[in-house]
Amino acid sequence: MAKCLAKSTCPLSPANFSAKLSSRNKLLQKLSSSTTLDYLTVRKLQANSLNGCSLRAVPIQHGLASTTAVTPESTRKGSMPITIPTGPPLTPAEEAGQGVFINEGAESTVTITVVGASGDLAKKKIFPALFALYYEGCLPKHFTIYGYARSKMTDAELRNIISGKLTCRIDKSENCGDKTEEFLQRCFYHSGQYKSEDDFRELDKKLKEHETGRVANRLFYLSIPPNVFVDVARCASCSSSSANGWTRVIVEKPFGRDSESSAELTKGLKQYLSEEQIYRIDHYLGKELVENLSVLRFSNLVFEPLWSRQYIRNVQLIFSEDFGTEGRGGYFDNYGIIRDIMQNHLLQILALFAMETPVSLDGEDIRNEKVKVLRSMMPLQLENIVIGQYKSHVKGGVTYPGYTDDKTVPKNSLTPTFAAAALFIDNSRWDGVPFLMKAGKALHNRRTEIRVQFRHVPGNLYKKKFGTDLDRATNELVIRVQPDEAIYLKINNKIPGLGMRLDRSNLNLHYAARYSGEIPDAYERLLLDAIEGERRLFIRSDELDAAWSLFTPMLKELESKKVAPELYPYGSRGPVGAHYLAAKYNVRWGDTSADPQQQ
Ligand SMILES: NC(=O)C1=CN([C@@H]2O[C@H](COP(=O)(O)OP(=O)(O)OC[C@H]3O[C@@H](n4cnc5c(N)ncnc54)[C@H](OP(=O)(O)O)[C@@H]3O)[C@@H](O)[C@H]2O)C=CC1
Ligand SMILES: O=C1O[C@H](COP(=O)(O)O)[C@@H](O)[C@H](O)[C@H]1O
Repeated sequence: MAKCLAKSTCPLSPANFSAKLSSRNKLLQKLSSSTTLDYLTVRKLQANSLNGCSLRAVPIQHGLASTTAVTPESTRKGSMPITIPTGPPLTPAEEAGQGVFINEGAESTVTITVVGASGDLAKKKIFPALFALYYEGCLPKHFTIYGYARSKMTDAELRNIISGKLTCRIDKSENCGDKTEEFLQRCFYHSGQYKSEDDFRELDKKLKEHETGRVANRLFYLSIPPNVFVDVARCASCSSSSANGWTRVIVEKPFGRDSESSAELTKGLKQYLSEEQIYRIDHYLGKELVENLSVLRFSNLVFEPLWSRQYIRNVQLIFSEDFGTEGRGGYFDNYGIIRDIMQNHLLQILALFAMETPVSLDGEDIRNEKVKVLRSMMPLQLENIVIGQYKSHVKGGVTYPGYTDDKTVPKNSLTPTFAAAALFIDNSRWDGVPFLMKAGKALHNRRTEIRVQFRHVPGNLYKKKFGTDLDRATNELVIRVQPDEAIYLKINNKIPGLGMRLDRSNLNLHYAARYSGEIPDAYERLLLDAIEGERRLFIRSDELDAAWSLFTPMLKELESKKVAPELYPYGSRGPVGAHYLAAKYNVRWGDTSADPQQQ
C-alpha cells in the first residue's frame, strides 16, 4: 500500500536507516517470540515514523505487523528492501497510554468483501463456498460478509439472490435451515463504483460498525473483470484497509493475457499492495486431487523413486468440458483455451508434478520449487501445438451451436477452443520426457486427469503374451481430478485359471467408495487459506512471470501468423491433429480408448 501510507522524505543516510531498522527488528523479534505482547510497546514501534522514511505495509499477524521498509536509496539501487514491522500512526488514545493487550488469544474479526457480488462467479462459487465454511464451523467466530458492486441492491435482495445457491452438505445436512438463516444474517451489501475511493470510504464506515473495536482483518475478493482490478486495489487499500489488522486481496484470473500485460497488472497492484497481500487464485490448486499430488508422490516409496525420465515415458495433462463457451464468448474470445486453461490450471499441475522435493511444506519453499521447474522448461515451439475450434453439430435431432454462432464472438474468430501441446523440461530429471497437454471445450465428456505412462519392463519375460502392442502393457498411473475423483494404477496380471493368459487391471482408489464425506469445493479450501494467511496454493508473481514467459512467444506467433484452428464437431473428441502431435513423440493419449474399462 505504498501510495497510501508513504511518508514524504527520508533524511537518514542509508547506513543510519539500516541501523535504526536493525535495532527495531531485534526488539520486535524478542517481543514476537513471547505470546503476550505489550500493546503499547508494539504500537509505538510500529508507528515510529523512522524520521519520515517510507514504509510499505502491512499484514498484521497476531497484532504484530511485519512488512517491508523501502528507503529511496534501497529502491534506487534495486537492493532488497529490509523487513521491519510497521503500522499506522498512534491514535490520541494510544499516545495517552490507553493501550490494550493483544496476544494470540485476542479476539479478532474477519470481514470478507466480495467485490463484484452481483456477478456469476460470486453467486455460483464464492458465496456458496463461504457458506460451506460457515456450515463446517471453519469461519472465525466474528465474521461479516459484504457484497460490493455497482448494481443497486438492498441487503435483503443480496440475501435473496445468494440463498438460492446455498446448499448444506448432503452427508451432514443437520440444522440446514437454521444455519442458512444465520449465515444470511451476516451478509450485507454496499453499492459503489469500482474507481471511487469515496464509495470505499463509505464501505469502511460500515465495516467498522461490524468490527466493534476488535482487531479487524479484512479480505477483499476481486470477482470482477480484470480492467478494474487495479482501481479496486487502490480504493480498497487507500480507503478501506484495516487500521489494526491484516488486509488481503484475492485476485481472480485472468492475470493479463501475455508477459507484458501481466507485468503491467502486477506493477499496478503492487503500487497499492505488497506481494504478501496479493492472493492470486488458481482454483485448480484447491482441488482435492491436485492437493493430493504431492502427498502421493512424496509420501509413498513406491512412487517417488520412479518419478523421473528413468521410469516415466510421458506425462499427460488432460482437460475437457462437454459444453461450449455460451454466455462467456465475449470474455473467451479475447483469451482462448491456451490462456484460459493451459497457461494456468494445467501448467500449475505440471509444476507441482515435476518440481524437485521442496525443503519443507512451507508455501515459499513449494513455490520456489515450482518457479525453478517452470524456468527450466524449453520454449514452446509452434510445431508442438495443435489448435482447434468447435463447429455446430446435430445429434439426436438437437443442434449444438458452433463457437462462432455465439453473438458475442466475431464470425471470423480464430480463437482456439481446443489445444494440444508438447512441452519439455530441460533438467536432469525430465530430459526428453514429453509432457503433453490437451484442453478443450464442447468435447464428448467433462474430465480433468493426469496420466503418467511408465516405460516398458526391460527384458519382459511375458512380452510374447502382449502381442505387438507393447505400449499397451506398460503401467499407467491415472489421477482423475474430476469428476468422480480417483487414483488408479494399471497393472498386468494373470487371469485366474490353468492357462497363462494376461489381463490389465486397475488398482483403484475410488474416492466415492473409500470416503463417505463430500469433497469440499476448491474455493472453500482457497478462501480458508487466504483467511488463515496460508499462501501455498496461491500464485506468486515470479511463478506468474515464468508461466507467461513460456507461453507468450508461441501465442504471439500463433496470432501474428493467423494460424487457423482445425474445426471439430461439438461433442466430438477434438481435432485429429492432437493424435499426430502425440504420435510424433511416440505417445498415445491415454483417454482415447473406446472401452471405458481400459481408460
Ligand atoms: N465465472 C466463472 O466461472 C469464472 C470467472 N473467473 C473470473 O472471475 C472474475 C469474475 O467473473 P464473473 O463473475 O463471471 O464476471 P461477471 O462478468 O459476472 O462480472 C462480475 C461483476 O462485475 C461487474 N462488471 C461486469 N462487467 C464490467 C465492466 N466492464 N466494468 C466494470 N464492472 C463490470 C458487474 O457488476 P456490477 O455491474 O453490479 O458492478 C458484474 O456483476 C473475472 O475476472 C473472471 O475472469 C475465473 C474463473 C471462472
Ligand atoms: O477457470 C476456468 O475454469 C473453468 C473450469 O473449472 P472447473 O472447476 O469447473 O473445472 C472453465 O470452465 C473456465 O472456462 C475457466 O475460465
